[in-house]
Amino acid sequence: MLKLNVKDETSRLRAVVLGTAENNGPTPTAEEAYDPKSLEHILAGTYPIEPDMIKEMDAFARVFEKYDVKVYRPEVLENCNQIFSRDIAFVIDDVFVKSNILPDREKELDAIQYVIDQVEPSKVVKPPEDVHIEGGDVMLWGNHIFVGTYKGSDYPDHITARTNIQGVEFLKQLFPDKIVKEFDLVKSKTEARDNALHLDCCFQPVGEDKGIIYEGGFRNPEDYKYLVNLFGKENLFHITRDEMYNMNSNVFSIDTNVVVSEHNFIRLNTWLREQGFIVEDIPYAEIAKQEGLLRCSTLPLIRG
Ligand SMILES: NC(=O)NCCC[C@H](N)C(=O)O
Repeated sequence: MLKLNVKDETSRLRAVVLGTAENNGPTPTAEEAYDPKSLEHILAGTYPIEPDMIKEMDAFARVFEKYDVKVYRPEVLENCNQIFSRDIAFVIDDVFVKSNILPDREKELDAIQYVIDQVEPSKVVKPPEDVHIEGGDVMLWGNHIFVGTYKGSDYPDHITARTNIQGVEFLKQLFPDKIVKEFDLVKSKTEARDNALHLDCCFQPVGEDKGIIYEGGFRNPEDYKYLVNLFGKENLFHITRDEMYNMNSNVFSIDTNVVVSEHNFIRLNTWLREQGFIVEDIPYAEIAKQEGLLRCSTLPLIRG
């Protein structure tokens, strides 16, 4: 049996699901794209190719090996993009929540059933159908659960809006002792620079009291201020619109002092090192073209 334990974003990682780029399928058509950055690269003829993405994920796997983290990989489905394990499920404390993900991505969950089978069945939860929720929108911090959502009345028109208010309510009911704080995110189907696809595309805690944030990712200035009050402005590394587009907030913590980052994130990596972090920088710029990065590629099972 797998004894799940995830209480935050940064405690020492012991076990994780890491996605796979094997058998990713051909370049999608423009109609098949479900985020604006993939669409941009499909139209420009620069969509990433499988061997390049496999190399990047291998580099990530080697970092986990170095830190002796137990890694589970999804079973490889034919012609299926299985890179972004983060979104298909998430763990809070010892509860495994299966996401109600975009229908285009539903089958990705079947490929980790062998992992779910190792979890005590009473600890596996599937939200009701009207609840939309994806792991990239869910983050743990102290007694908080931070949840990215979209409150616009045009929610159904946005394929990039993945967690609805019912998703926020669902977490409040499931974890009544936690402070569930939702964040209304900016969404665009056509401009990746104005699209915070998930909360982890514009914000993420690092270490014990720090975070990376893009102010423009929040529709409501009060939501941004909430995080500034909680963390203190001096503890937040503010990224620009282009840095958010390049996914700078989507690094991944292996420990409170170890962050896996992209090797082109010069300004961020310098700041992290100045704060005393060990930065494991790896190439991940091809996968970044699909509007996801390192946090998006992982599903932590055990920390601490
Ligand atoms: N947590 C994340 O931000 N995941 C990235 C998912 C990217 C993928 N192209 C998607 O649109 O679902």
